[in-house]
Amino acid sequence: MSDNPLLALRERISALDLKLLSLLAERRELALEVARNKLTTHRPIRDKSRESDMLGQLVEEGKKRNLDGFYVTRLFQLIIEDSVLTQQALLQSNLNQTIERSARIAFLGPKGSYSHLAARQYGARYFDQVVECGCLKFTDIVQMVETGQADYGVLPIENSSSGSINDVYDLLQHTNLSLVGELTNPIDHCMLVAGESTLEQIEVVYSHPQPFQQCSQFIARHPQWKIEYCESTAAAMEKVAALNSPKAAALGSGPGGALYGLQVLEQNLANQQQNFTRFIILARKAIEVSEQVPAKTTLIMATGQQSGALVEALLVLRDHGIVMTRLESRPINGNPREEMFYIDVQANLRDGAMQKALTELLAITRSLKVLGCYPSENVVPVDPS
Ligand SMILES: O=C(O)C(=O)C[C@]1(C(=O)O)C=C[C@@H](O)C=C1
Repeated sequence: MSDNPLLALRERISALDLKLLSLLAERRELALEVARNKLTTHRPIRDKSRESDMLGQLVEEGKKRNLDGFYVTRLFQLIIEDSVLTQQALLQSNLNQTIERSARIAFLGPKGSYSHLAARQYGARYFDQVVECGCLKFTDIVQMVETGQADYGVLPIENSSSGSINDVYDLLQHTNLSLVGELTNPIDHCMLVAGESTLEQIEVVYSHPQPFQQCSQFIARHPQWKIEYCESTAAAMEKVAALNSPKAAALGSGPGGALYGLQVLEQNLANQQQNFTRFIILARKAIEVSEQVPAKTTLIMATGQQSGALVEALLVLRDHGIVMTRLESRPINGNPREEMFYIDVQANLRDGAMQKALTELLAITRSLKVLGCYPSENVVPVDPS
């Protein structure tokens, strides 16, 4: 134990953190045992009343230890989310006989891009080993999966502040790949520097145009900075790491910056505090979703030009009690007078109601394609009882 009081305390904190890690790993193993039990009992993964009761007890126990309720709730909601997603992955691997322990995953941008982090996160949930295939363009990602050079493709499809990514929607119109997953990640733009620095020392900031747009209010407060655009946030991080100067910073993700040895100088810089990007996962083979797992299905349809055609189609979903979570329209290449509609619904493709709705939609639409049915990765947290 160090003679320096601060170092001695830090050693005790580090030792305690290792114990916490061991407990979290043990809890995850128990979650897997619960999932294996649910394979035989067919109980749904989530038991929200159990979560609510558990959180309530933990908040009370936390108060006895001077831990505030909000902190305890937030911490255990994150732990439970991991438990639910870990269980979902086991049930899905069992149902779809996913025995491969490694996968090649294609994504946009070099290491450290938000897509790279999403690909790593998805891969870690389903596979022991991931071969990372960084691509320059969305079309490269789709092509790598279609030609068998990659097993999965990760594509950003919408951002909460900058909206839908139309190029990806348009790609979905023409590919035979299936949608097999989704991932929604908070996008926390940070100022990243190569070593010790302060905002006052910064003279030039590097990033992709999107982060500058999403952090325009923060940037406007420092008009003296020189703004340098790069092809990706990862390229910006690479540049700042190479410069290794307290005068240079990159605007990007903290975890991405760490891959280049960069430190966070300021974080949470986006104009909108809740800044999320949703990614979709594409594969050559469609998957089935266990009835114990919340499912989403994505459809693409062209309704024809008769008035009210879209309304008729949406009423079919309503009449079968199917909840639509997203509706996006895109022009059809070469046919400016008509549109393609992308619809996300909270339904399992195998549900009877979904099958009936599809039969009726086929009769009233000009074209209809099921892009895929996949587990909903959006684990909505419950509050303490
Ligand atoms: O107890 C269960 O049924 C679990 O699946 C475990 C657990 C947890 O991690 O505590 C996870 C999900 C459920 O909604 C409830 C609790």
